[in-house]
Amino acid sequence: MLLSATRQRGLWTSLQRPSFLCIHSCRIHSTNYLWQDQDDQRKRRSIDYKLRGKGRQFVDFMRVVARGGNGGDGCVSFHREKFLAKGPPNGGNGGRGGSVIIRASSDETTLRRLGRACTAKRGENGLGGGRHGTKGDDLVIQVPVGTIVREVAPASTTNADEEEEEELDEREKRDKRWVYYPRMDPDQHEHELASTGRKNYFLEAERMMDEEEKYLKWRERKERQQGAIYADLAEHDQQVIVCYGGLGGYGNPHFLTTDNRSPKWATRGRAGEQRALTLELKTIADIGLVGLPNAGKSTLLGSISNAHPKQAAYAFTTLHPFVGTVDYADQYQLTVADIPGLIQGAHRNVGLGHAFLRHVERAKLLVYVVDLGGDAPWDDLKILQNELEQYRPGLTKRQSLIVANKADQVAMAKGNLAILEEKVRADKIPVVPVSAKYEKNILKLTAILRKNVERIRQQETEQRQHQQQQQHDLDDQD
Ligand SMILES: Nc1nc2c(ncn2[C@@H]2O[C@H](COP(=O)(O)OP(=O)(O)OP(=O)(O)O)[C@@H](O)[C@H]2O)c(=O)[nH]1
Ligand SMILES: [Mg+2]
Repeated sequence: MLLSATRQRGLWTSLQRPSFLCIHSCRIHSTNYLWQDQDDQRKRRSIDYKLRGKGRQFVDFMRVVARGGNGGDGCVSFHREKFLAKGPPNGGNGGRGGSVIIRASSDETTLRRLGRACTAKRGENGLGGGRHGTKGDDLVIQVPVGTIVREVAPASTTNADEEEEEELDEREKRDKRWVYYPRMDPDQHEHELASTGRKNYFLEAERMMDEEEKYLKWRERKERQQGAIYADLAEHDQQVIVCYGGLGGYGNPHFLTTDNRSPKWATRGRAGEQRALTLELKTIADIGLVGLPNAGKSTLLGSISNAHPKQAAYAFTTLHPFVGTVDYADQYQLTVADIPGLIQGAHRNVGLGHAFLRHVERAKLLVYVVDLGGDAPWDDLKILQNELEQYRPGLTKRQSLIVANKADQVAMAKGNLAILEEKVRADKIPVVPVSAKYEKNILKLTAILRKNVERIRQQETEQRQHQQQQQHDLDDQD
């Protein structure tokens, strides 16, 4: 129960869990080793504190409540001038509230800087002399490229608003909608007019606004029926408007009719849209490195790309994904994502869990990094494949490659490599022996990576063209 709740809260929370902090051993495949030092409270607390700091640097899942700015209020005002005692109404309309926009930016790498509640600016109120209020500023939320924006429970906010509105009494409802000229009291006004038998223009304006409200609610319902917001911001500058700002209120000239020459009321701005959203960052890289802790993933990334991830001889050195770029002499580029180590049982939230696999989920090519200096690299491979399948069934069907690292450890490496190649022959996964630390066979590896990625890119383009052609043919038939 505790584990599943923690898992739901995502990687950030799991990083704070003290349980995995007592890891000293480099290569332990037992599922319960993480809990062995549970009693050592003091040590646990100090490392927990350090990790909280590190964990906070990278956030890849966030729940956000976004709200468009409210519209500005309309203004009730009349033209006043010397020798013109009763001028026409000239109150300005309120400005529209700002919208909330989520935009992908290649300068961002984490969702850490986002607030839980994001509200755009409200529109300015209208002013006398026919001056309309200015529009509120949009709130642009910058997120890393690869962020997926999803709306949660689309209908809930409208229902809450409606319920709240039902609780208000008649007078409060009116005050929420109208702005009055000084000394204008709608109830008194109604009473006076009823006694003199004159027509009540305020009631007429109220009916007009009821109609408009009904139409806007119908339109909102219709828009929501079209489906919840879902956007995959996969390119720089790609954006999605998640909440529109509320409309500004009408100034009193809006209610001017041939019969009523001095309307003493204006409307308030409407509330901006509100939506609960989840933002999930799924790194977009051509190649994803997966391996057990200490297999040498970060060392490999450091040797083939421009990235400098931390490398050390203890498990879980890497706590959050790293993306490096491999530059070729002809300016061709590949991106490679290094993620924290996976261990057996990661799908049960052992170690750092397996939530960070979302960062290799979209990789074109999966690279299994295994340690040739270990006892049984083929078992490591099985563990990795099992964990990937547990995370997303079918993920191991993705094009893949095995990098047999630490080939410099001659005593074990030669024999292990032969057995490993034998074991994966049936799966037809190529094995490339390298030594990331001493940069041996790295050029060959980068060439193989490029060849594979180019081929996959080519296949994807052909597939896309084929789909477009099919769509085109269907359209022509229609
Ligand atoms: N001998 C030898 N040691 C290596 C090689 N590659 C990496 N190492 C060492 O293995 C240890 C772990 O390397 P990392 O790159 O931090 O391993 P990792 O897979 O990123 O580990 P985590 O981030 O904990 O998952 C370091 O001490 C490296 O120096 C290699 O080719 N040969
Ligand atoms: Mg690492």
